[in-house]
Amino acid sequence: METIHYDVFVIGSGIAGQTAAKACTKKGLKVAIADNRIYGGTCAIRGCDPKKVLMQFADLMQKSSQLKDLGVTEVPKIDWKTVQKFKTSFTQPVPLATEEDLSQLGIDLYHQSPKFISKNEVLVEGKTITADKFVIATGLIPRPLNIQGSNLLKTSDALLNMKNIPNSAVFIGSGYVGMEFSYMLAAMGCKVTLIELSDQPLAPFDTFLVDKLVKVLEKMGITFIFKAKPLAIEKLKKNVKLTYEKDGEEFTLKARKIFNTSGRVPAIEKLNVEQADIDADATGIVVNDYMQSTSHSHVYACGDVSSKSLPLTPLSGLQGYIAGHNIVNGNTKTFEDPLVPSIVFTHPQLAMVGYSEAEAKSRYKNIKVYKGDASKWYNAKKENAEVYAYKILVNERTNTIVGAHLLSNQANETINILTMAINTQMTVTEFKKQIFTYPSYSNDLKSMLKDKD
Ligand SMILES: Cc1cc2nc3c(=O)[nH]c(=O)nc-3n(C[C@H](O)[C@H](O)[C@H](O)COP(=O)(O)OP(=O)(O)OC[C@H]3O[C@@H](n4cnc5c(N)ncnc54)[C@H](O)[C@@H]3O)c2cc1C
Ligand SMILES: NC(=O)c1ccc[n+]([C@@H]2O[C@H](COP(=O)([O-])OP(=O)(O)OC[C@H]3O[C@@H](n4cnc5c(N)ncnc54)[C@H](O)[C@@H]3O)[C@@H](O)[C@H]2O)c1
Repeated sequence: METIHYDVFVIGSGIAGQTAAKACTKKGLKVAIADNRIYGGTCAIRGCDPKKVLMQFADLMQKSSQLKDLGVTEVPKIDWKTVQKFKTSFTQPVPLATEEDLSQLGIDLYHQSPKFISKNEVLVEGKTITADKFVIATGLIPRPLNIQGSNLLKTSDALLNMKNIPNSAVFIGSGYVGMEFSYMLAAMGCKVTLIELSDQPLAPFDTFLVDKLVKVLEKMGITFIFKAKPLAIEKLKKNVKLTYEKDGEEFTLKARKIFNTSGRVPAIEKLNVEQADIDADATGIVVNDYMQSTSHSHVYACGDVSSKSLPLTPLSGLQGYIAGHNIVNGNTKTFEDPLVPSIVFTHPQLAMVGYSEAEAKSRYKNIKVYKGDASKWYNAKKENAEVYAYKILVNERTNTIVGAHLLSNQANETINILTMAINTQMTVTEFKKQIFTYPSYSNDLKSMLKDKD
């Protein structure tokens, strides 16, 4: 069998793998990448980017419904086939463009899952590959639900490629993916039910705001069933049936489609990492701050599959850069848990950055909570939006923001302003001195930090 040697062998062509590979190639190392799906990774092909193309049509529907009878006489009709065509114009070019880009940089490309056969060797496409360094950047895959009929479940890949909006749908799991897509389908006229194991959706987010978001989504027609455990799926003639348990009793639900949105797990099963004694657990490939495997110094892991990641695109890119840099220069850069804003793209959007109220109160002696309902403020009223709310946490000793939580139509943008304020340790006094545009959601941030007389 042919044996090929590389300086660096990268597994996974998402943002993390590409970034690491490019950093190594730039310094003249001989690099290869293997991917067992089309090249380009989740964000560009099966995640953030196509999702936001589709989602804007749901937002348009939602905004039009809010302004119905205030000038909008009819909510627009959406031609989903054309929407899908538009979305495909973003995703279709990605694999070829990625392969061309990587090839031009001199990177060899493989199209199969490699398998470790020892700590320095993998098998791929019938070849034995040896490498000085390996980078594992395989991301996450949907959590398998081990229940009867689970083969009938659809994932976010199917949601992004739906040819038509189904009449009805059930989502199992109300995290980011479940909430965003149930909002999208409901806005497009689908009857949506969400089944969740725990007693609330979006566990990391502030309950004051999550409760308000749930109420808006319920008004849109979404049914939430909490503390419910899915048991089995069955195919009917046109529909699919879910049996679930709640409070010790069994119930059933029928819908055209049932989606598994119960979370995502590290994509490591196919790699045979145990054969190479690479430490891995439920959080992924276990790495130190250099993004280096805790079991072998010649193995690095980055992006969603690493044990250090919050699975978000900006962090995957950063970790890919750190892994590549450390391979080329020796371990000189560490991943230092940057402040990461996070957003749920519903309408209104839910965003957070920094500490939750409980975390802030446990870390600092005096936390001032600026919390309120802003639905009577001009920005919400002009859009006839029912909900607009916030919670901002300030360390009284330093007068700096340590956590911010927003529920608003512009939260994806305004949370970045608060991220900068936290990162630069800007005092609340300094923050309120800034002049922002008017009227704008950014300007409202200053009003949120107003002390009650
Ligand atoms: C529906 C959805 C929406 C999302 N929306 C957002 C968002 O709005 N904002 C945000 O910041 N993040 C979002 N994310 C998360 C974001 O997509 C990921 O954090 C990011 O893409 C991770 O990049 P990565 O390079 O670590 O992994 P990936 O992009 O997943 O790349 C991993 C690559 O490895 C390959 N691979 C897997 N197993 C093997 C194997 N055995 N052999 C070879 N190759 C393999 C895969 O095919 C893939 O190409 C979303 C995710 C999903 C699923
Ligand atoms: N806007 C964004 O930035 C964005 C969007 C999508 C995904 N992502 C990333 O992808 C990651 C994965 O998102 P996700 O939504 O797949 O997972 P998640 O972990 O956010 O949510 C999964 C939900 O499913 C529930 N659940 C688990 N098992 C269940 C079961 N058997 N029955 C019913 N409910 C069950 C969990 O309690 C949880 O609420 C996120 O952590 C996020 O980092 C980000």
